Order: sequence, then C-alpha cells, then structure tokens
Amino acid sequence: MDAVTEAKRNAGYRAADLVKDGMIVGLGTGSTVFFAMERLGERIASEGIRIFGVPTSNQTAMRAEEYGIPLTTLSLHPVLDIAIDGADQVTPSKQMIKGRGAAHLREKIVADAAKQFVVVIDSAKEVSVLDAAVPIEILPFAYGSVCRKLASLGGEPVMRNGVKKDGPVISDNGNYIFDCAFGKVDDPSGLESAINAIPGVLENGIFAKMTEKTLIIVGKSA
Ligand SMILES: O=C[C@H](O)[C@H](O)[C@H](O)COP(=O)(O)O
Repeated sequence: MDAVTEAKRNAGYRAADLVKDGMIVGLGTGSTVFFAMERLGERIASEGIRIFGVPTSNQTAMRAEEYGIPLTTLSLHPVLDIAIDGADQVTPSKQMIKGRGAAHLREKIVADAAKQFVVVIDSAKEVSVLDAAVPIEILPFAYGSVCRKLASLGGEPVMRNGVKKDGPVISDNGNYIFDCAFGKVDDPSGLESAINAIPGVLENGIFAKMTEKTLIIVGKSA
C-alpha cells in the first residue's frame, strides 16, 4: 500500500473509531471514507455495535452492503449523530471544497443533518486558500442561464464529461455537473451563498458554513 493510501486508511479508521453503539451515521463518498466504512463493517462483526448508515451516493450504498453496514433514510432519521466524509481541499479554518465524485449535493444535506461532521483526508488536501474548481450540480433545463450567471460571478464553468461515456456526467440525482474555476476564493462562505442563489443550481461543493461542528482528521502513514 502506498503512503497516500495508508494515510487515507489511517484517517478513515480513526473516524470509524469515534462511532458508538446505537449511532445513526452519515456515510460520505470517496476513497477515504470507504476505509472508514471498511472499519465500521469490522466493528459491527467483531464488537457487535448496532448502527445504521445514511448513504450519500449509489456507490456508497453498494459499499455499505458489501461491508455489512445496515442502511436507513433521512426521512426516518432526519437527525444524524455523526457524518463521516472526505474532501478535496481543506483550509486551516475548516472550509473546504468537495465534489470530485459528484456527490456533494447529498453530502451537504447529510452533513447538515449531522450533529458532528468528521472529515477524513490525507495531508495533500490541506491548503492555505481554496483554489480548486468548484463542482456545481445544475438542473439540465437551466444550465445555459446558470453558466451565464456563474461567469458574471467571475467563474469559468466547464461541463464535466464522462470517462467511459460520451457527453455529460449525470449525477445520482439526474443532473449535470460543472466544474467552475474562480481562482483563489477569498470569501468561501460568500461565494457558496452567491452560487446557490442562482436559480437552477442545486448545490455547490464549497462547504464553509458548518465549521463549528467539523472535526478534520488528517491521516498519517508509517
Ligand atoms: O463527491 C465526492 C466527494 O466530495 C469526496 O468526498 C471527495 O472528492 C474526496 O474523495 P477522496 O476521499 O476519494 O479523495
């Protein structure tokens, strides 16, 4: 296992060890949180902890089945004890960009519903200022007018295309994903609000409004 993968596993396992018997757990999407889920599966089998997960993507729901993590829904459990997720960039003030895997719409809903938001990363994700392109989920009907407004905010929206599929990536919710570069983001919370105020935007990947309940775990490699 290479050093980055080892760091991701270390972060994921440490997050999974924060979960207590009886908790309802938001399950994020991505390679780092899958290590947390692997460990949760082990703890269910070895310690007999009884937990339920709320998945943020179809891929996470499938992984949960594989690891033996029982699932529930946000309708049955609108308040979660903890949510565990990865991120693409994280600042020292715990603001972040997410959405490399196009799951940020459900990820933000689940994180918002959780009492504690635990973010698992390797040190390559730590930055002083956010500057990655911001993933934005857009209703297909509205993408033309949304892109015009994103440009007026200073962004450069680029449609995310499939890898083994021609044309746009379609999210788990049936929408388009655009990656929108804004350069250095000096006011993440303001930009998060401004993007979401455009009619037709479902959600963007800046997470800047839940820093108080956020715990960042940076994984270590041996
Ligand atoms: O949509 C995907 C998510 O926001 C992921 O949590 C994020 O991209 C981090 O993924 P990974 O842990 O694979 O780097």
